[in-house]
Amino acid sequence: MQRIMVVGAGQMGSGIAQVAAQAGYQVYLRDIEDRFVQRGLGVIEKFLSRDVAKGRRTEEEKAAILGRITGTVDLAPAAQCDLVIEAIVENLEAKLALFRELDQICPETTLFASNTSSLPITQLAAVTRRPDRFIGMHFMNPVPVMQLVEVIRGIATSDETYARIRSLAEAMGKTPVEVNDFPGFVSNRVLMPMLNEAMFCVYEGIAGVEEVDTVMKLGMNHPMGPLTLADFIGLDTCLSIMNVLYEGFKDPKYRPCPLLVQMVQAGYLGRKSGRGFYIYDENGATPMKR
Ligand SMILES: CC(=O)CC(=O)SCCNC(=O)CCNC(=O)[C@H](O)C(C)(C)COP(=O)(O)OP(=O)(O)OC[C@H]1O[C@@H](n2cnc3c(N)ncnc32)[C@H](O)[C@@H]1OP(=O)(O)O
Ligand SMILES: NC(=O)C1=CN([C@@H]2O[C@H](COP(=O)(O)OP(=O)(O)OC[C@H]3O[C@@H](n4cnc5c(N)ncnc54)[C@H](O)[C@@H]3O)[C@@H](O)[C@H]2O)C=CC1
Repeated sequence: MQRIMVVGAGQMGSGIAQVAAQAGYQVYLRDIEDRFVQRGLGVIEKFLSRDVAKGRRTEEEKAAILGRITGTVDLAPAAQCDLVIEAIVENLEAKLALFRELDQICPETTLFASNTSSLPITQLAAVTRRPDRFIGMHFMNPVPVMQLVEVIRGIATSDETYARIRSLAEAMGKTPVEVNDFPGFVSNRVLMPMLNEAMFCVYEGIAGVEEVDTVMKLGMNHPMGPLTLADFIGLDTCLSIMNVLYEGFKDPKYRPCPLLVQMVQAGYLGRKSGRGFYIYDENGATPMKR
């Protein structure tokens, strides 16, 4: 494997492009508008500069990594890639449309991976002519820091595809864990109901935002409180995942908290929109009042 296209230059796509380039691969980073591509490249530049400032990398290494990443709004270079990793918004229709288009552009040998947090890998694979060469490659946020890649096998994923993606994750310095394709996989089946429950604590007036976070940080040694983490993940992504769990299992225990639904309707998407359970501005993070 030599060339990888990452589609979606948001918080996950930019991180995936960075770790792929750090591992020596040539990377295309594609988004729908150039300003999103530039934003993604800017984030990579910032974190590599931090590595240089901390003495973990040289300026030359940073330049070489950046030199391996080509930003683009064009999907056509996917035809020259051995693997396409999709990291666009968590929306089934958008992902299906993208994979249909990629399937037309890419030779049959190209592997497809989705970084989806919860959508069925089997269903995404089924709109392509290569369900055996289709897999879930679920990185954790922030990608350059977190050790795990959850590797999700769809019903038709071949052993060879799995072996190649497992090796790639290891080459990127990550630890792959194999799971099967059921709603939320393992990571979000376990994590997201906890975040949703923290939201219910605020919604029902049991405690304030900061208090809920402090309980989990100091009481359970979590690095971030659940509401800080939900803001970090993106509330739109959290809601999409809860809906996939709710609809996938038809079990009311996965109902999304009405406060989460309302906040997403208001455009309060967390850190990326400047407001979620906290307001992010020059004063830092101020908890929302309820
Ligand atoms: C929703 C899904 O489908 C799946 C998911 O991803 S769920 C989310 C999974 N992620 C988590 O649970 C993250 C929980 N939080 C944490 O582990 C930590 O708070 C954290 C690693 C994000 C930050 O750590 P911290 O100690 O609080 O802050 P900070 O000191 O600023 O950062 C620690 C290091 O991470 C680095 N870092 C933070 N954010 C980064 C980013 N976006 N990209 C690259 N590096 C980053 C910092 O540069 C810093 O490194 P150095 O100090 O060595 O330079
Ligand atoms: N945020 C998180 O903590 C995690 C998210 N994920 C998953 O990763 C994916 C991306 O999430 P984020 O990076 O957080 O979202 P984001 O909102 O930061 O970025 C999404 C990007 O995709 C772009 N995009 C939308 N349609 C596109 C298309 N057709 N072609 C190219 N680009 C397109 C958008 O312009 C945007 O830049 C989602 O599937 C999400 O569920 C997975 C693990 C963790």
